[in-house]
Amino acid sequence: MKTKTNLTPRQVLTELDRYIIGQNDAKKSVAVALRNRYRRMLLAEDMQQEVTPKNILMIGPTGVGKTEIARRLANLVNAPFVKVEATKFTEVGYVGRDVESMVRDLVENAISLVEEEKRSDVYSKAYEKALQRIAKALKPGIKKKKTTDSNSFQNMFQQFGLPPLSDETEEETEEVTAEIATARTEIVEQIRKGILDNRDVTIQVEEKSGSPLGAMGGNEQMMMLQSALESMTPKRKSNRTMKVKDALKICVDEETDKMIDKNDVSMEALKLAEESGIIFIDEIDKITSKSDQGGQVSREGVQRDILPIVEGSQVATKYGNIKTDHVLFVASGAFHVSKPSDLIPELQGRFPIRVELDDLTEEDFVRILTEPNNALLKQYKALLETEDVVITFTKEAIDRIAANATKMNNETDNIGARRLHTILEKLLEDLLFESPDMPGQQITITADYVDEKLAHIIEDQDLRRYIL
Ligand SMILES: Nc1ncnc2c1ncn2[C@@H]1O[C@H](COP(=O)(O)OP(=O)(O)OP(=O)(O)O)[C@@H](O)[C@H]1O
Repeated sequence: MKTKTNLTPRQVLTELDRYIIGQNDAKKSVAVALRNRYRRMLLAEDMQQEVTPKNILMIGPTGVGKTEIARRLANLVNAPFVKVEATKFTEVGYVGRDVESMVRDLVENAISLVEEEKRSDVYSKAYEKALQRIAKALKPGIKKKKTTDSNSFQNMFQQFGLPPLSDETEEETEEVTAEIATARTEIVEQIRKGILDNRDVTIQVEEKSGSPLGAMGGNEQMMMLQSALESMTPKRKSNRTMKVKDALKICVDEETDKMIDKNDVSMEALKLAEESGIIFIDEIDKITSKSDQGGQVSREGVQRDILPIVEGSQVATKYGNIKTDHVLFVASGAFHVSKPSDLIPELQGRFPIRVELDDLTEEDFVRILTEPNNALLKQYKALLETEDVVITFTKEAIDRIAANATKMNNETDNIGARRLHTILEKLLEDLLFESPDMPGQQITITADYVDEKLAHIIEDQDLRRYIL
């Protein structure tokens, strides 16, 4: 897996600027933290132990970009990323070791990243094989049946009184004449061009089934056993008839699966999570003893459970063990009621980099609406263009949206940039509904349009609380 952990802080900052408006200190901190992890990994082993990881504590109100910064950082360097709410571990029913689930989730994310990359590496080969399979199904050779002995798995399952894995005990051989081979080559080209997309074809597909012992759940050892059994169990196959275009998708998936070694994926993913993983722990301020309301799992207890993971420990996952020594932790919270110093001292020590994020201003909202690569207005514009409706926003309209967002945040709850999402959804609600019936139209969203759609809601104290 190609990661880009060696990016310089300046390069990281430039990239983050493309998505996040303002919050320069926070962006700089994560850029430096990333570089520090890289630097630490280059040190001799004994020195590495001395240098503690420089994790970050982000302090700032909701919706100002804390998660977005960490998530974008992870994306930028192809790093596995998970976000957890610290308060989740205070819920009734949680026990200490459950905090390790954040590390297991990180590994799952790493598995997806590695699998995705490996899949795209073998895609064209798998596609060619899939084409051949379907061509073969559409133009079969001359079939000869030969009965084979049950394989050793069948015997083993029968011995344990388990149902057979497959009803098929017959194997087919086929003779392919030159004429059939030529016809298949032609069919392959027709499938490739999509000419046969809607033709029916019957193919043998693998049935999606779990472990033959069913879901066992439970601890890590059981999970490992279960996944080992799953990988050893031959897949059941059955004949299914479907459209060629659907069969192609299924065959490409199956052929890709065959070309990917699951053990390689696991090993690579564990390494990736260990060396590049980022865990974002939100609402850390809510697990200080100041915010303890009793009755639930002790908040300080949760901090003590999280501590060894942040300090560096070994966590068992179904893919194998992972060490958390180099995982980058970013904790975040509003700290309205409590202060970082209310966290247990050991945990405070593990988050030495403190950075405050600013409240977003009206000007920031204008920029968030228009500037980032995936800016909200660009998203809505693109969505409507799929219906052949083109919308443009005048500068005054954008200013009006930002002003309304600020007003709503000041007068009701301050939910930061999330307010822009609710306002835009309401503003464009009618257009999103009607656009399929108005292809070819060009619509300009003016300040008057914004007022017409929003003013009555904003003026109504009750209505605005629910709608915006
Ligand atoms: N400074 C910003 N620049 C661009 N977009 C932003 C900014 N701040 C917030 N957003 C957008 O607002 C939404 C919420 O932001 P984010 O998830 O980062 O909130 P947060 O600060 O982590 O809050 P919470 O602690 O409640 O999770 C996201 O869609 C994000 O893209």
